[in-house]
Amino acid sequence: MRIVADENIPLVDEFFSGFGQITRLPGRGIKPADVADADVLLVRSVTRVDKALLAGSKVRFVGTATIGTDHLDLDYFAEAGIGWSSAPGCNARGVVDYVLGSLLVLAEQQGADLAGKVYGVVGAGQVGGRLVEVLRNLGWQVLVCDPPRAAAEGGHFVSLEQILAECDVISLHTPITTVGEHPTQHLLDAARLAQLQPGSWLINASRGPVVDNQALLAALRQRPDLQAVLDVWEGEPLADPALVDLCQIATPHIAGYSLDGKLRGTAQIYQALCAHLAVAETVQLDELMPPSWLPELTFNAEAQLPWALATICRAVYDPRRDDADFRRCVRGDESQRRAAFDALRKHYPVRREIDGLSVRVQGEAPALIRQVRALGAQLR
Ligand SMILES: NC(=O)C1=CN([C@@H]2O[C@H](COP(=O)(O)OP(=O)(O)OC[C@H]3O[C@@H](n4cnc5c(N)ncnc54)[C@H](O)[C@@H]3O)[C@@H](O)[C@H]2O)C=CC1
Ligand SMILES: O=C(O)C(=O)[C@H](O)COP(=O)(O)O
Repeated sequence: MRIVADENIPLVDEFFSGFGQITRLPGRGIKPADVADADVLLVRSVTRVDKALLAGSKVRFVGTATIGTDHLDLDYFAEAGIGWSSAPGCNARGVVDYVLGSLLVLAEQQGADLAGKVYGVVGAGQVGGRLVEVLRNLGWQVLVCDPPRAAAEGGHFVSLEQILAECDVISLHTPITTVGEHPTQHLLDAARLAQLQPGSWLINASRGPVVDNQALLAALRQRPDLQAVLDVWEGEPLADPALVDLCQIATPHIAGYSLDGKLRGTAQIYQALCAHLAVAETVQLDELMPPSWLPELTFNAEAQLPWALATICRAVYDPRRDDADFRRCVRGDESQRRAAFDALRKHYPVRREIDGLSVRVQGEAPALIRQVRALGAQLR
């Protein structure tokens, strides 16, 4: 069996060498000739996999080590009888850690009390659902907008209009879609951006085109009270330097880039290929995942809750390093900026998820213990 894999998928040899010969290629450059003799294609989000790439090839299974599937032409796969799998939820916790880290930076910059804000989560699947759980467990007020889930399940969902009217912080976690009953392309367009409350914070770690970037740029120019955190951009790997300048936090699509999430992504497409071929799994992620090296933190019972929250989240992920690296790279001509965006992602420093961090609380401190549990850290 021949396997063509994006060179940025970790542990490809460990998981897939038992199936046959592996060729590793830069994901953005994979061409029809590269996959013509391949049986299996393993990609990340930067490879568009469609008829133009696969027609005439031997590929019978496509795995993407990502949550998002917008780069795959699933209708064509069905038509051509090509099996496929994504990695649902693989890096969801990494995105939640990114949002928490960003909230702390904004709170510090604005002198704001996070506990007093009203949060709006748009899209409550693997990522948004976990974020809602963390925020609610912290005791914070959260409104959730997810029309597909509202239609299927009923329950306590609100409209996007209510989110825009009532929330201080809005975090977007939908897929990017252009068809169907609830398309998300430019879900936040000029009209909706105009409805943001004074002083709102907007976080987008979903896909760039969920927000109309030109409209956001215009809104940020007119309203310095708005604070934007963008991890994803229309036209990636290019990002509009003017928009980057006006964001409080700007990063190159790395919200989900925890080591844990990336390795889980590889494991999930391995498991899917085993199921597709009806063979037993012989490689286990547990044996390959390095133990977490996040520190153990100790608090005494008198620790102030906002300070403890900030200390815990910062020990896991502080977006300011990624923001600073990215800002240095949005200068230069287009080809330099494209290359810099991809280089930051390819050489991304290793980051671990919050459940690898353990916290010791000395003395009676039920509120602090609740907070540690809400964040997902381990309580010792
Ligand atoms: N920045 C990054 O590094 C990462 C970005 N992502 C992006 O985040 C997206 C969400 O990931 P998951 O939560 O795992 O996906 P998911 O499929 O589990 O959840 C998406 C949710 O959005 C809801 N939704 C769909 N259309 C909507 C609309 N018009 N308004 C409100 N809600 C809507 C769906 O009903 C679903 O509950 C992915 O599709 C991917 O594009 C995912 C991982 C990392
Ligand atoms: O999982 C997803 O969906 C993501 O957005 C990934 O974090 C994207 O990572 P790459 O596949 O672009 O490396």
